[in-house]
Amino acid sequence: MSSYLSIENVDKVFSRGAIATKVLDNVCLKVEKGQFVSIIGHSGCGKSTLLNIVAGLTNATSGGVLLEDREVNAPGPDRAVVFQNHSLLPWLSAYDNVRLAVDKVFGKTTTRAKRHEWTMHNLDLVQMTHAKDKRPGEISGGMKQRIGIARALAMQPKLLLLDEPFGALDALTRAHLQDQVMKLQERLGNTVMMITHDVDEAVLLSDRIVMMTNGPKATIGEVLDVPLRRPRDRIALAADPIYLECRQRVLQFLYERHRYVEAA
Ligand SMILES: Nc1ncnc2c1ncn2[C@@H]1O[C@H](COP(=O)(O)OP(=O)(O)OP(=O)(O)O)[C@@H](O)[C@H]1O
Repeated sequence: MSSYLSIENVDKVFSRGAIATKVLDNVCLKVEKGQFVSIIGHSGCGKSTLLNIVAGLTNATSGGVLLEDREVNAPGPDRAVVFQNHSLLPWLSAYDNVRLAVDKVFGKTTTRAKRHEWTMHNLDLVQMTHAKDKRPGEISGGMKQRIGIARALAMQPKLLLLDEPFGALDALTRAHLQDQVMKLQERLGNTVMMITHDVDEAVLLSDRIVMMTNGPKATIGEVLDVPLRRPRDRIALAADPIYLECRQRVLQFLYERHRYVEAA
């Protein structure tokens, strides 16, 4: 049986002048519908490059990506991306930022009234209806990320791609937003691929953690299943032996077997 998302033998070479660097080497990964998968690895190993290939923003040099058996070779609304630094349009309100995406995806198939309702529904999912008329410059970093998530969810993508979505936030906002994303995932059952540097975040949120070796020629070193039941509670998990074991496995991979070496 074929998988929902299939990353097949992906290589990526970046060339500058006569110098070619193979960043990704034979990356293979299968993700089932509804799974939350995190990609973790040291800085510069190629996580964003891999996510960009899945998003269709970058082409693989060889190999490819199939989503529901269709080849990905360009960006599309079936794959919504949330970046570390919000990518909202600064001149539009929170509502209009979400509405723009809703109109783009559903403009030809649903009425204005339904699109308004859907926009409000998605703002409500991330608890942002109170700030719907504010522009990005008038709200906090965490609020901006929540609008970015609402915009992505509103597109009803087959795949939600999160590129360090909490990376620029302070620890408390980050924890709050992680909890919200976890609740949304339990409620909506999205298929998610998230890039992170944070071991605790990976264990807390994921069904599977994909650990990448260091670049160049980075590849998937190990995939860890996280058999923690949902709903998950960060306080209770802090002393859970399965949580601690998963955390330990990722830490060992990153800091013992694939230690980060600073480029000269
Ligand atoms: N467009 C590009 N042209 C040339 N080299 C690139 C390009 N994009 C990325 N690279 C290189 O590819 C490697 C992987 O970069 P990438 O951003 O995918 O890593 P990462 O694991 O996401 O890093 P970080 O965790 O620091 O964000 C790096 O050495 C980077 O310099």
